[in-house]
Amino acid sequence: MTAAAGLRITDLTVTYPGPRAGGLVGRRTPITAVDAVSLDVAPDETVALVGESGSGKSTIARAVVGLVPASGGSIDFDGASLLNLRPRDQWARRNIAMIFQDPRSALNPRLSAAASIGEAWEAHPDVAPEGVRRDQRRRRAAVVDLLAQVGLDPDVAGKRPTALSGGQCQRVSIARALALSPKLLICDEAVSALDVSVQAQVLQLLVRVREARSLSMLFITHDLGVVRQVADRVAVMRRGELVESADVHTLFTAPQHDYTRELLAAAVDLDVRS
Ligand SMILES: Nc1ncnc2c1ncn2[C@@H]1O[C@H](COP(=O)(O)OP(=O)(O)OP(=O)(O)O)[C@@H](O)[C@H]1O
Repeated sequence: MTAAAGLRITDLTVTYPGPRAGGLVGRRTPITAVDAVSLDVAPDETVALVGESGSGKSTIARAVVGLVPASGGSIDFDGASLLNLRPRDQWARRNIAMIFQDPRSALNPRLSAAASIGEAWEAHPDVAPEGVRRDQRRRRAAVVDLLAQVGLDPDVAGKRPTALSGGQCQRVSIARALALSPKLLICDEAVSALDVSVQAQVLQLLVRVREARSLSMLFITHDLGVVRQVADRVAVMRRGELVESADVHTLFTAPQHDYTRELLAAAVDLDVRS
C-alpha cells in the first residue's frame, strides 16, 4: 500500500492547560480546543477551515506546524508523521509553511526583509537554493526573485517591517513562506488584519502563487465570501469538533448541519446590511 500524499489529520485532539481554579495553587481545568478531528488536504487542493471564534481552527494549524503539541491522534504529511519529531527530524515539516494573521508580529522587527526571507535557508541548508548560503550575489538574486513573485520591488529587500505597510509585510511573509518551496501553505486568517482595499490584492496573490506552484492550502477564515473564491472544499468547526465537510458548491447549496446553515444565514445577513 502506498502512503497517502498530502496532509492527513486523524482523530487529532489538542488540550491546553486552562486557567487555575481558585488562584495560583488551584488545579487547572484543561480546555479541549480540538476534539478528535480528522481532516485531509490532498495535493493541489485548497481546503477552507471555517467556524466561530474559539472553535479550534488556529489550534489545528498550530499543531500541524508543531507550535502546540497534540494530546491524541496523528498528523502525517506525505505519509510521514509530524508528531513528536526529534530536533534532527524537523526536516519533515519543511514542506509546510504557515502565514499568520498579523504580518508585523510574524516578522522579526530587527531583520530586513532579505534577512527574514533568508533565515529559512540557514535552518534548512539541504533544501536551500544552490549557492545562496555562500554567495552573496546569488542570495540577493534569490531574494529579489521571491520578492518579485509576491509583487514587491527589489528595494524592499533592505527594509525592516516598520518601514513597510501591513500589506507589504504580509507579502514579505508570503515570500518567506515560499523560500523553501513548500508543498502545503497554511493561511491563518492571512488577509483579515489588512485594510479592506489590500485584502483582495493579497488574496489574489495567494491564489496566483498557489496556481503557479501547484500548492495545496489549508485556508483558515471566518469570511465565507473568501471561501467561495479560494476553496475546493470546506470543513466547518464548532467547539473543537468538525461538524461538516463538503465541496464548496455542496456546502453552500445543500448544507447538512444546522450550525453550517446558521453560519451561512449570518453571512447573508452581513452582506445585506453592508
Ligand atoms: N494558548 C492557549 N492557552 C489556553 N487556551 C487556548 C490557547 N489558545 C487557544 N486557546 C483556547 O482554545 C480554544 C480554541 O482556540 P483557537 O484559537 O484554536 O480557535 P479559533 O477557531 O482559531 O478562533 P479565532 O477565529 O478567534 O482565532 C478557545 O477556547 C481558546 O480560548
